[in-house]
Amino acid sequence: MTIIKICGLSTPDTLAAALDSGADMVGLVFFPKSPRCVDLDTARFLADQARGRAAIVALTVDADDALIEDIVAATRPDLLQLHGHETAARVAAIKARFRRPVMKAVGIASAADVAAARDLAATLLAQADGEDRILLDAKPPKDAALPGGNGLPFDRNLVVGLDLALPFMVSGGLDPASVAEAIRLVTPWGVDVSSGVERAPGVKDPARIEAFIKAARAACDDGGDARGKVA
Ligand SMILES: O=C(O)c1ccccc1NCC(=O)[C@H](O)[C@H](O)COP(=O)(O)O
Repeated sequence: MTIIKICGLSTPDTLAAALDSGADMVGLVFFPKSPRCVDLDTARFLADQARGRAAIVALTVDADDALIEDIVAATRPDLLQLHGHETAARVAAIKARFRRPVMKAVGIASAADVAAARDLAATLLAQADGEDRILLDAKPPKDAALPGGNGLPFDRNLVVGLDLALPFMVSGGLDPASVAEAIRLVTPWGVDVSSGVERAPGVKDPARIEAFIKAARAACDDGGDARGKVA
């Protein structure tokens, strides 16, 4: 089964759409410049709504320990998504302090970036027991306000047949029309979407969330996730 993550949820009704449609993971964004950013009270409420139905993912960008501490206390996340320039050492420090698995985002635009993802996966595997994840995303355009969530794809051919030491998700510009092809081509452990299920930046669309999850599940049923990675 391919794991499906809907990222950047910020309201109870759109979160309900993701949960009712069968999302495996739901992402809360804690980056002030993002139109999807949630404050701690909203995040606590949404996390309570999601708990037990989907894994809760807290997304930060080069956050300091104080902010992560507040986020962890409010949401008790299952996974910390690190979407900035966190080094392997910083990732290790976050894991040691907060005792949660992480998913580290890696921007992909070249074979060298894929090699960097491979190295990072091996390093994370050596540090822990294989609980961590890698997220392969598009690199943001120069001068972009956001390091992710820009709705831009990367060349999936760079990662066809990729085998990392850790399970990885593919993201970047996915939508209900493109997710099946990405699953068939790359057979990732999971797929992640934000912009592609929105009607405007930061405004999730319940119908598009449902369509995305249906399309991804249909691709799995067609054998698109033939690698059968662990959930
Ligand atoms: O979504 C944001 O606003 C955001 C802000 C800062 C860092 C990352 C952010 N989003 C990451 C994601 O939503 C996904 O993990 C991924 O980048 C896919 O985004 P999209 O291309 O919009 O589907």
